[in-house]
Amino acid sequence: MAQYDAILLSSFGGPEGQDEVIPFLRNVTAGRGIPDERLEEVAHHYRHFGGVSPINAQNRALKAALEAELAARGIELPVYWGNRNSAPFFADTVREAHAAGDDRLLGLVTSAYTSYSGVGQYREDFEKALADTGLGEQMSIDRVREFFDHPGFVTPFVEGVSSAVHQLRAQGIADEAIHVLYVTHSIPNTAAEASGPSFGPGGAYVAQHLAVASYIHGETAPAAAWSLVYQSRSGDPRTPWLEPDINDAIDELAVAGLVKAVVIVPFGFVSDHMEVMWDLDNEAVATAEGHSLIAVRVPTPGVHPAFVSGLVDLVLERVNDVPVDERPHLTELGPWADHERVGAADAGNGGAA
Ligand SMILES: CC1=C(CCC(=O)O)c2cc3nc(cc4[nH]c(cc5[nH]c(cc1n2)c(C)c5CCC(=O)O)c(CCC(=O)O)c4C)C(CCC(=O)O)=C3C
Ligand SMILES: [Fe+2]
Repeated sequence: MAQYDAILLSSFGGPEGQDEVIPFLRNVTAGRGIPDERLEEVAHHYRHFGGVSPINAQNRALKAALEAELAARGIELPVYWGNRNSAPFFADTVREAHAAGDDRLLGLVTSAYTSYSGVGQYREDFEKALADTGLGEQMSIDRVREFFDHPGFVTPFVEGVSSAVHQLRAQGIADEAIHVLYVTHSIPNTAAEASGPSFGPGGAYVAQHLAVASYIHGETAPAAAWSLVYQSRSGDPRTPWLEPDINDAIDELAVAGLVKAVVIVPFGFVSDHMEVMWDLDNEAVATAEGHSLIAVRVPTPGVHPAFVSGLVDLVLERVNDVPVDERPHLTELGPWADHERVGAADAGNGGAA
């Protein structure tokens, strides 16, 4: 049995008022040379919604749902919540956990796939939080594996694509006239490759997305065409990022003239945050409607019961040291491996055994 004192729900963060937008964006882009025009453009997305991203409210709801699920299963692990780019920052959360006597943390990160943003950067966040608080000797932070192909994450998308396709069929649209766009966050090509070079040019990041999209599609609408497309690129326009952009893909489908409807599946994300609300519900849907295509956007997992209970299963597989070959996974890429511990080497795993 691995010994944990608490769960550390770990997320990206977002602003919750107009005065928090620029500090948030500065944190997000620190040192990475996002052009000012892009920052202004992104600030505008937040400003349009009163400076409020829904992501923190979604994480509060997820924390409450996890607490309820843990209580229902009789598991006594408190849930702390920390962010990378907005309060509550990891250092404050770690201090709070330590003050309560909870030193051995199991990180539950709201990123499903392997990338620097979703993995390496959280590791750095945890290292920095322990260094900044001086608690690295006493505290340790493990991390639950990437859950891109865990049933808890995939099931809500299978339901969502199924119901979108049923809705379109009910409107008299044949599957052959539907194109399903599986959309995720674009990242630089070099970052994709670095996510797992043995997986080819797109690295583990693209391989994981292709495997999950193909699984969801096989379960829902095999007679419809599908593709993997990208959203929310930023950075220097001369730097190659993963393509095609969802809007370009919709333009091409419209030119080809074979489809009447697109189903937009934001399967790169766990909740309907700003990247979904703006880049998909606003821009991509407008692109589709500009071509007189019907667009249906599928929900992200949010607090879907399958997702919440899947996250608790992922915690329990670490608590109970479930052997790798018994861990649930829906694609042949999984189950993804666990990551190295951050912090005190002798805490947690085995330490108390
Ligand atoms: C892979 C990935 C995920 C998924 C995994 C994960 O969840 O981590 C993700 C999530 C998110 N990205 C988000 C927001 C932003 N991402 C940006 C910029 C960037 N993202 C990148 C990658 C990813 N991002 C990259 C390579 C950049 C370029 C600059 C950099 O190297 O950082 C920028 C800067 C401006 C711009 O868009 O150019 C913003 C504002 C929000 C919050 C939304 C809200 O507020 O509701 C969330 C959940
Ligand atoms: Fe991002």
